[in-house]
Amino acid sequence: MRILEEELFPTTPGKGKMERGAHHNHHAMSRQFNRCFASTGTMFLWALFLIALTASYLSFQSFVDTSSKYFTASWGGLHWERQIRSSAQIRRPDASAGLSVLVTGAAGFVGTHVSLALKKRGDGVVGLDNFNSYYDPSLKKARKSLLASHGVFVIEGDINDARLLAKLFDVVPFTHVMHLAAQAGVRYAIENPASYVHSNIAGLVTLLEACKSADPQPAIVWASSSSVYGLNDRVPFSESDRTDQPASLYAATKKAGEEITHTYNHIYGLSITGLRFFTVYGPWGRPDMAYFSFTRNILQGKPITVYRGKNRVDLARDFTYIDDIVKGCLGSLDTARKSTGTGGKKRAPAQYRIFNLGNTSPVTVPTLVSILEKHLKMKAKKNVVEMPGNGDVPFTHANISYARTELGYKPTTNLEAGLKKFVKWYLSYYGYARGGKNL
Ligand SMILES: O=C(O)[C@H]1O[C@H](OP(=O)(O)OP(=O)(O)OC[C@H]2O[C@@H](n3ccc(=O)[nH]c3=O)[C@H](O)[C@@H]2O)[C@H](O)[C@@H](O)[C@@H]1O
Repeated sequence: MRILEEELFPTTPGKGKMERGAHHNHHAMSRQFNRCFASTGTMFLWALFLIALTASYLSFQSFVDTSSKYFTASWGGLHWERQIRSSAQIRRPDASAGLSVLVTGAAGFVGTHVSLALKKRGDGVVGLDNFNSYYDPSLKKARKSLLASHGVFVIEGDINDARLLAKLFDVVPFTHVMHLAAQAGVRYAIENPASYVHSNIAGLVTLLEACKSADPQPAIVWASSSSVYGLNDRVPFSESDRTDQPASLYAATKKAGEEITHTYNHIYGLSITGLRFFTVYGPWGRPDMAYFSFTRNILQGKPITVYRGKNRVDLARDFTYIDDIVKGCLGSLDTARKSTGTGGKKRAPAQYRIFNLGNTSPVTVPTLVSILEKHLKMKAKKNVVEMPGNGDVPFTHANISYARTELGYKPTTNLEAGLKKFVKWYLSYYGYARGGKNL
């Protein structure tokens, strides 16, 4: 029971692995015990007793660990509610025109930028983030501090915590939910598939249940992914192209999210806007992404691995700068129509939209590297290897005409200019001494 639960719901993505390791050790230990004492029956029984004792201790430990880390009981109380109300307060001249937004994944890369942009124009923002350790949580804490200094409060909690969500909607009648909490990363799904199910499927459903029951129901804008196009080779990718050939579990969970949100739209009248982001990059970005880890390795004099496609074809991505993405997110929130349900019943058909948010000009990975070399004034040590079959797609290229018409979305930052801003941030954040701290 315990093991199954851990397998399905690792508290943080890395944790499942560690505990599996401990389990193997435990088996190895018991094998050794058996070998030593098999000669005498009494000793054997003692060994069994000791093993049982160890096992029950371990399971108790992990039970305590799991329950406390999942749903940290660090929320609730009058002070907490006051912080939330103040963070959610609309400070626009015409308050009735303002939004009050719950941003999930607020300590994440896109979440931080969107929260700041909303707050700066006077909207109310409350953040939610589980601060898991998929990548360095201290970067997430730093983003949280940045948000706090702008009056955005980020709650430490998981979107799977239905009680917390219900409480939040009780305290604030959110007009919108910007749902950005997810297990990101394409290749990591091979290592920790359960984490994708936990956040991108189970977490999404828990969140939608809370939104469906909230009164008033919020409109939902959420992050899908360019990876849903999978092996599609019609260029550029349009929203109407097929998305039933995902190349990674990550892509499959995002595609599932599009279908799941559709059912909540259909049954309960939730207003839904799904955004297919194309390889978003920029200051305060994600350390697991190529542009970020390449920068770190180049500065530290370490080699980088550059993947190449079949027949020595370079991989390419429609890299999109964060500020452009933020404009697309705000445009989506501003044009989202109200949800139409109450008390779990739909009153009328509700809006359901899906948009590509890309840059429309793909750049190859070797070009990405040479732009970084130029900005960093250092040469990369490149290992070029054939793309392993672990979820990558050869290229992405967005058609953004639908977002342009409906949202006024118009990206203005090319990769060269965007990476310049990223490198500037990176050096100021981590220090000039060859990338500063290790990540
Ligand atoms: O567009 C998206 O939807 C996705 O964009 C990125 O995924 P990806 O495009 O794979 O971004 P990176 O992991 O930064 O990789 C960019 C390119 O660099 C390549 N790469 C990556 C890592 C590496 O060590 N070497 C290398 O050549 C990859 O094959 C890929 O072609 C994000 O990581 C996903 O979370 C997001 O959903």
